[in-house]
Amino acid sequence: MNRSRKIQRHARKLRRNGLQPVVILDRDDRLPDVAVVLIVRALWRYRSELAPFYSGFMLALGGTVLHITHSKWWPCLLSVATVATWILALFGNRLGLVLPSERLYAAVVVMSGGGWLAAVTALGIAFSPLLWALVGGGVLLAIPWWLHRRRRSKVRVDRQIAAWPDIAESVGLRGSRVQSAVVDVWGWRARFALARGQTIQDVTARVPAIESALGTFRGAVRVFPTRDAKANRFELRVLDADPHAEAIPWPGASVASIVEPIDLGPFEDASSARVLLLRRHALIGGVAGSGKSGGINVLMGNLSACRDAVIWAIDLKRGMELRPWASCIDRLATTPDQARMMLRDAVVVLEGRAQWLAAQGRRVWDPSPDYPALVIIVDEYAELADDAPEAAGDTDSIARRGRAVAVTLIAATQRPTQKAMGKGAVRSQMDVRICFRVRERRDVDLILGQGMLGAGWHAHTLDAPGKFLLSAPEHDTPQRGRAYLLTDAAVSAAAEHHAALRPGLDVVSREALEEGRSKFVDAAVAPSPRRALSGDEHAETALGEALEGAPIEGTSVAHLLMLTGMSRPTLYRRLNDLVKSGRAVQVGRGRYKASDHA
Ligand SMILES: Nc1ncnc2c1ncn2[C@@H]1O[C@H](COP(=O)(O)OP(=O)(O)OP(=O)(O)O)[C@@H](O)[C@H]1O
Repeated sequence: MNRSRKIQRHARKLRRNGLQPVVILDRDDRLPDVAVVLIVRALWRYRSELAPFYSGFMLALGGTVLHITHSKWWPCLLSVATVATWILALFGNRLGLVLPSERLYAAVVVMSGGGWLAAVTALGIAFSPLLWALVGGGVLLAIPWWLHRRRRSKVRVDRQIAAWPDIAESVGLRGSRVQSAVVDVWGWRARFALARGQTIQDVTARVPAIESALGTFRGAVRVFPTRDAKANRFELRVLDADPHAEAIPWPGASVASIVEPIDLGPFEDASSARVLLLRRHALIGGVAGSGKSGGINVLMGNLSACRDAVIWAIDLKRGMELRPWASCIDRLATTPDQARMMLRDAVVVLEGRAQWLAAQGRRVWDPSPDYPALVIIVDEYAELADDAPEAAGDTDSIARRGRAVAVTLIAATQRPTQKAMGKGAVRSQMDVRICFRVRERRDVDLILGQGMLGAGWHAHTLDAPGKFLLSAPEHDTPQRGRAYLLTDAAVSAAAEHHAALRPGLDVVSREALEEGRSKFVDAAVAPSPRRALSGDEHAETALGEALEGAPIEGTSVAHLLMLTGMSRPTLYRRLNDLVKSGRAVQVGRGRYKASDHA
């Protein structure tokens, strides 16, 4: 009983190593002969390397048998070999022979093997020099096989995967198993099934142990959920070499319109990290020197190529980062005052657009060269919050209400703490998060959102400037990307090239700004009713005054909102009441003034 259990255990171990157990029992039913097991094990383990010898042996055996039994078959064998050669040469890519050299090699091997088999079938193996031809030709043809990089990688992967049960046991993932594996340009990836109760978080926590067990370099293993999002599956990616080891030059703009997703740089699997910015706000975070400004350059290179996006930018580092793009930027603020005014104007634009849309019976602003989106880029957002804290209300408004009217806010900062982001909801409104390297693990959650560190978004392990993690509605797995690098020369060339494409603000936004400015001048002469207001009564008075002072074509709802500080529903309700009671009239869509007898 004890002995049979031992044998079973031994057989299990062999299977775990990808071997079929060969059990040789002597008359006394003793344990398997170790030498034979070792030889069989080696012949199986090195089957890929030994494949040329196995093939040569099979050819010799087959040829000898055929010569004795069917020596007249040789023309048939030759025809089959010729047809097979042509099929491999012409359609080999469908069989996984991707490179022409691989197809050529397969065709030569099949033709040589088939030709030799036909000759031996007709003449017999003793006919000179057939045996020498097999040995010489076999060795010659075996050399490319032994040297083939993809074959060697595949063998290595097969061995690692065969050893997975042992690895799983030693890293604490006992019961997990490999479902499929592929070798790719950078290494290999495999899909795994987890044992009952294990989660992807368990795997993520064991990444260093897996790296050690697989014998890879540190940082070579990545863990992702599978595409079907099953909780008991995961994908393991093992890199032989870091695909992001070198800086990747910017290939030029990937978009011509803001409605297209912008390519920030390649992920590790060589797919593009494309992200849409229309009707979204973006937060870019990372320590000093992690590549935030480089990331902004990639965005600028693309946004400046969009004929349907106007760019406003705030760079309180005296324009150091963004000034090279000045020819493509519609408005650049480099002082706190300019930034304050710009953000206030952005809110005016936003409200003007909202009102215009309402008047048109439309819900969203569809960008076009005549009616472009407005993108506001703020480099070092923390400085804005420090130097122009009064602008917080405006950034908040833009973040909350900018989407429908295509006003986008892109903020870059080292650590987006509540203090750095100003009070309000700006951070929580950021739909796209680009996280470069952070120093402290907890900063991952700060930039990417609560719980992201635990979910495997390890931005603290990014090890070179420009490497980033991208979180967006269409990017929900922690894939590492590397932003393209724009040299100074590339920035100048792109800025010069794109300057001619830049659209101006649309007529709706321009009118809203003009109107807003005249109100602002009025408000500067008389004390601002909005600032003086505190309660409902004051808001009511401000509304009355605003309607009284309205021009013939009426005052827009956007400005009434600004002047009264009322919420939109309250303002509409009050305007309705005033119109019904004859104290105000609606002059046009969304425009009101006091009635003449009021
Ligand atoms: N995508 C990239 N690929 C390769 N190198 C990069 C990349 N982005 C940035 N770098 C290198 O890293 C350096 C610092 O980058 P960058 O100025 O963008 O960092 P930062 O996060 O904006 O820093 P700071 O907060 O101090 O402005 C650059 O001078 C550049 O050499």
